[in-house]
Amino acid sequence: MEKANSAKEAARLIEDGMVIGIGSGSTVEIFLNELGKRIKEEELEIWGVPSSYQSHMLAVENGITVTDLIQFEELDLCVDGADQVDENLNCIKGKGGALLREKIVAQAAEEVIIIVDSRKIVDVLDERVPVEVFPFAYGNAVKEIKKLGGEAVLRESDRKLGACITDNGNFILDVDFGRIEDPEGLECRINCIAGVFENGIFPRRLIDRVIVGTKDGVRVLRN
Ligand SMILES: O=C[C@H](O)[C@H](O)[C@H](O)COP(=O)(O)O
Repeated sequence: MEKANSAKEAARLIEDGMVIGIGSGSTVEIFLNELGKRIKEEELEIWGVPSSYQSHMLAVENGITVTDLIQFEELDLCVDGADQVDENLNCIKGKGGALLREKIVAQAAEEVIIIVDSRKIVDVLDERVPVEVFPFAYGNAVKEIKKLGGEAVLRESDRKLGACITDNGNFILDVDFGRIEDPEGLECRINCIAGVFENGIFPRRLIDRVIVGTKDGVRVLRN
């Protein structure tokens, strides 16, 4: 499986004593399980700041000492998945609703590594952009996003009635902007809307390396 190849490669890069930012999603789950095997076999001591309850629980199960950005203001490395990546290393993230804390741990890290399979690489980003919004700001945020050329849809939960609520107690809007020619500019414009906490555009300035899983191994894109 392609994503397993990228996740395993990232797990090989972790060194004893590192403090890492831990992204979220199914590729990160494979990464954590692989890292867990190394922690056990090589008796490594790894500290991690998880970006969701999902990765928090997986980190604990795999022997990572969970910590936070109060204890450490800088992280050695951050490993995370993505929903789409262009050839310049701009990414869209947040299908799992974890984008707010993911962007915080990415910014806190000295190096950010994204792990994906080859189907996620595109010429120009065009995936819907998740936007985490304070519920009180919902209607105004939809209107302001329209002014930026986006059609916003409230993400609904498939397990309960109504809105999908993030780990931080907020709504997620999934926004169709069509082709995104200026990811960095759009990222900033969305974040200027009152009540928006963060959005899923992770521009190239945040990303150092993308490990793309292929059928036979990996291909590495560097910034
Ligand atoms: O909120 C979710 C995250 O941004 C994930 O990292 C992203 O959706 C990729 O997830 P997966 O590895 O499951 O495709």
